Amino acid sequence: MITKYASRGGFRWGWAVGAVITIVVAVAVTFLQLHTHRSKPCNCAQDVNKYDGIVEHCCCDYETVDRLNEEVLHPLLQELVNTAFFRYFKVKLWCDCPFWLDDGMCHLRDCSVCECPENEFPESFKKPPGHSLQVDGLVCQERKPEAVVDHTLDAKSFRAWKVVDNPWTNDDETDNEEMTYVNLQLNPERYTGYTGPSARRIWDAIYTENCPKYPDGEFCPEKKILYKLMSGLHSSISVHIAANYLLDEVRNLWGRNLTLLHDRVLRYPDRVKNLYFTFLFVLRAVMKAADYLEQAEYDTGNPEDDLKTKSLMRQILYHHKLQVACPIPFDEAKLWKSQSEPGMKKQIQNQFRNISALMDCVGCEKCRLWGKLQILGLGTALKILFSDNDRDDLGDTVQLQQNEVIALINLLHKLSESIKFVPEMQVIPRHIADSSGGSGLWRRIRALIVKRT
Ligand SMILES: Cc1cc2nc3c(=O)[nH]c(=O)nc-3n(C[C@H](O)[C@H](O)[C@H](O)COP(=O)(O)OP(=O)(O)OC[C@H]3O[C@@H](n4cnc5c(N)ncnc54)[C@H](O)[C@@H]3O)c2cc1C
Repeated sequence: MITKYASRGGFRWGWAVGAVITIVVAVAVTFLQLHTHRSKPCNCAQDVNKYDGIVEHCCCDYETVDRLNEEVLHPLLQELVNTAFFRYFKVKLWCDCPFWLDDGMCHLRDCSVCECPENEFPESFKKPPGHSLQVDGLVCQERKPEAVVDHTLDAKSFRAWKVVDNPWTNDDETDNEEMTYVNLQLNPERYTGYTGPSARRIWDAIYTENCPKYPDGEFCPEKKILYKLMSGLHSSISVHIAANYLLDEVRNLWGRNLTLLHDRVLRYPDRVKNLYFTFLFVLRAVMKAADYLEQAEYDTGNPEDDLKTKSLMRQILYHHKLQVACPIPFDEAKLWKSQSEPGMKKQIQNQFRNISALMDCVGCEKCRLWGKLQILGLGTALKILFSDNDRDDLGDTVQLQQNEVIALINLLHKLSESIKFVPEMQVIPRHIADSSGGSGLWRRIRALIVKRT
């Protein structure tokens, strides 16, 4: 007995000493890292707390948005985009830029898209036998067997969905032979190495030619909307690049790049505000289309998964907390009251169509995929909110296609993810997250906060 207790006590004592030594070493290493790393001082604390009050042109405040996103929207959207219905996006990935010759600048294999093998996406998404448009020999550049391109298109699955074109976007969204299905889960939005003049040219064309930033004195909110939406989307893309960045190409080490996050987004309060604006704008579109989205057919041939899709959709659309705290995230009924309305709406629509066409000039396949999806999502939100209808009743005025709904929900999820990432990423001191070297112990500590993919 005595020996037993003595040995237990010895074990506890040894364990405690070990734990203390580990903690002391970890603190010492952290201290050294903090004081030897030569990155810019972190302004994260100020960055987080800068935003309060109502989001400009919207009807909810920043704090409420953060809370609702954290507690309600992000967890539900995360599950929803994983369902079979929302996982597969139909897209034309060919790069046939109508404005200039493609000067693709993407060098990383992470730039290329893994498309779906035939047996992977839902049967009901496919055309009946004999109508298959499968193209042989198209293999994903990553050479994974499951990455063979499947160009099969579906007629049956769209039976409950109207085939109508979206006046806000350039691509012909009706079925055609150039479309291919992509599994979005295999192609996360993240750093691809797409940079330099090619990428810059697209953003320049968007901001200078298609949605100029109006001076602060500009009174007309309609004119500002396009710029705010594009800037918010741009912020979200940058946040995703920073959240999932290739820190070390040789070791294929992925993690967070807080310097990039700070330099491209947090340093500019307007860009963060525009991210919140875009999120609320898209959320309002989803809520306005609630009846339509609730009754839509989510048919992938897997009844269990389809029921889950319907249930998650309903939870998002009618969530009690959302209805109480932020029932009308953005009030589109206040817009388009002035005399010049018809002309202005047409002009903005043309500008957005140009932006949509610019997506064919994006010289990196994966960026093009997410660019097209998110622009179609925004175009769908614009179509829902700016069609001629009552504030609360969409009636029969708006018909959505399956692909538009997939794009709309995936866009909302991406924006929700960005809003969640921003404060989350700032909890980790920037010089820790950015660092890719260090001692063995340090690497083990960092492995807890940096994920490897
Ligand atoms: C449609 C599209 C999708 C892309 N997707 C990806 C991707 O998935 N992964 C990837 O690694 N790269 C992607 N890129 C490239 C990426 O967006 C950047 O262009 C690239 O990383 C180079 O960044 P940069 O520092 O030159 O600044 P950029 O982000 O290219 O910005 C260019 C200029 O736009 C202005 N600007 C920047 N942010 C904002 C904002 N939020 N609001 C208003 N103005 C702003 C600034 O003046 C800035 O100098 C994409 C590009 C495009 C056009």
